[in-house]
Amino acid sequence: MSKQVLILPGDGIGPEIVREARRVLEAVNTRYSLGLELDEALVGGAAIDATGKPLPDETLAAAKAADAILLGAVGGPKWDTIPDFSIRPEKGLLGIRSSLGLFGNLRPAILYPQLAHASSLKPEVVSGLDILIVRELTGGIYFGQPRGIREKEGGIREGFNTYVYDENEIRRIGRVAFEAARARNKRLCSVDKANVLEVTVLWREIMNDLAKEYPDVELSHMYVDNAAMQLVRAPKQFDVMVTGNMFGDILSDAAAMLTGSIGMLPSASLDESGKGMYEPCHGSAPDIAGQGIANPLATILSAAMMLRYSLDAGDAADRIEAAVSSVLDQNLRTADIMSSGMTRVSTSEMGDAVLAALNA
Ligand SMILES: NC(=O)c1ccc[n+]([C@@H]2O[C@H](COP(=O)([O-])OP(=O)(O)OC[C@H]3O[C@@H](n4cnc5c(N)ncnc54)[C@H](O)[C@@H]3O)[C@@H](O)[C@H]2O)c1
Ligand SMILES: CC(C)[C@H](C(=O)O)[C@@H](O)C(=O)O
Ligand SMILES: [Mg+2]
Repeated sequence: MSKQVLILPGDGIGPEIVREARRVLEAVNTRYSLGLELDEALVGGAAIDATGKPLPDETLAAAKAADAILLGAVGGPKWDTIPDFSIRPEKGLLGIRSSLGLFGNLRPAILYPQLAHASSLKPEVVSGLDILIVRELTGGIYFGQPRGIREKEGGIREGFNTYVYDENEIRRIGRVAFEAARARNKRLCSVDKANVLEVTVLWREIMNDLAKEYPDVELSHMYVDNAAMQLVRAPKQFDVMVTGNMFGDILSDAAAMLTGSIGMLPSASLDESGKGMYEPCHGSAPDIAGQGIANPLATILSAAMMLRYSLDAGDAADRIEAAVSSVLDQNLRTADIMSSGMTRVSTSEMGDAVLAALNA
């Protein structure tokens, strides 16, 4: 039976990195007879330019109909000054996450041993690093109402957002995290700001409740400011971290750097049934877009996660991950993970090398 994969290249380096991931998907599709049908649609700035909307109706319909989605990245300075804030590339991405109910965001930060020297942290601090950040993706301050910019008395403008989670939203992301911890090293750290924010007082209470159902998982709590510090001080103390939308956004970029580069961190965004969208954690990198130097590995590794979690093709996923490890063994590096003695390659040369390793 065929399976539909919707590819959303997006903006900036998005099309460049997705091109390489698509070639990898096509290769495993043939090798493992996966029956994948790949289709592409517009999202973000590219969609604004073509249709006036960051998430055109056709794209949303195709996303809903697909078995899985692979996204590059959206956004860029070209669209940052559109006065109507609802017409921003990022709204396209947020719209898909929310419309498809993709609340469970898995961001694994794994250090490939070959990259121990590419990390900005000392090799002994990061070697063997393997942590999973579970980020709530469809609630919290990103989506809370009311929000906006309004005028107070005296004509003073104020911006406002609402940080809100109900207990059901907390419980369902908590379950994702406890289950993930159970399948790993059975340690879960819930990150909050319960010393200041009531919404996270409730978050902590629900996590403690859930812990009773998972006696095999050791639950701890940490304030987000400390968590940011601990991630760069001693990241290997963590196994699974669970947190809300905004804290997860910030902590996952910090965790990405532990792996050598933000260009290495893949992600999965899943609904209740395991359907998902897969994307690198990084953005559209306008500073390097069009130069052919972006690292495509986070996107290629996101495609592997897609095969494993949504397309029942774990063997193909394993093969892609092994191919990535093999190109690193061959000392091939894009600029972001370059270090002395290595061979610098372009985006497409990195794609070529992964394909060659896949077929070897
Ligand atoms: N999921 C997404 O689509 C997503 C995520 C984050 C940011 N954004 C958007 O991207 C735009 C730029 O945001 P930003 O600059 O804050 O973050 P960014 O992640 O795009 O870039 C941060 C830095 O990391 C580098 N970088 C990122 N990905 C890389 C890769 N694959 N290879 C090599 N280097 C890479 C960039 O060159 C830049 O120096 C904004 O419009 C933002 O809203 C989109
Ligand atoms: C582009 C933006 C909306 C997005 C987010 O904040 O979730 C990005 O930073 C991410 O990490 O996926
Ligand atoms: Mg982010």
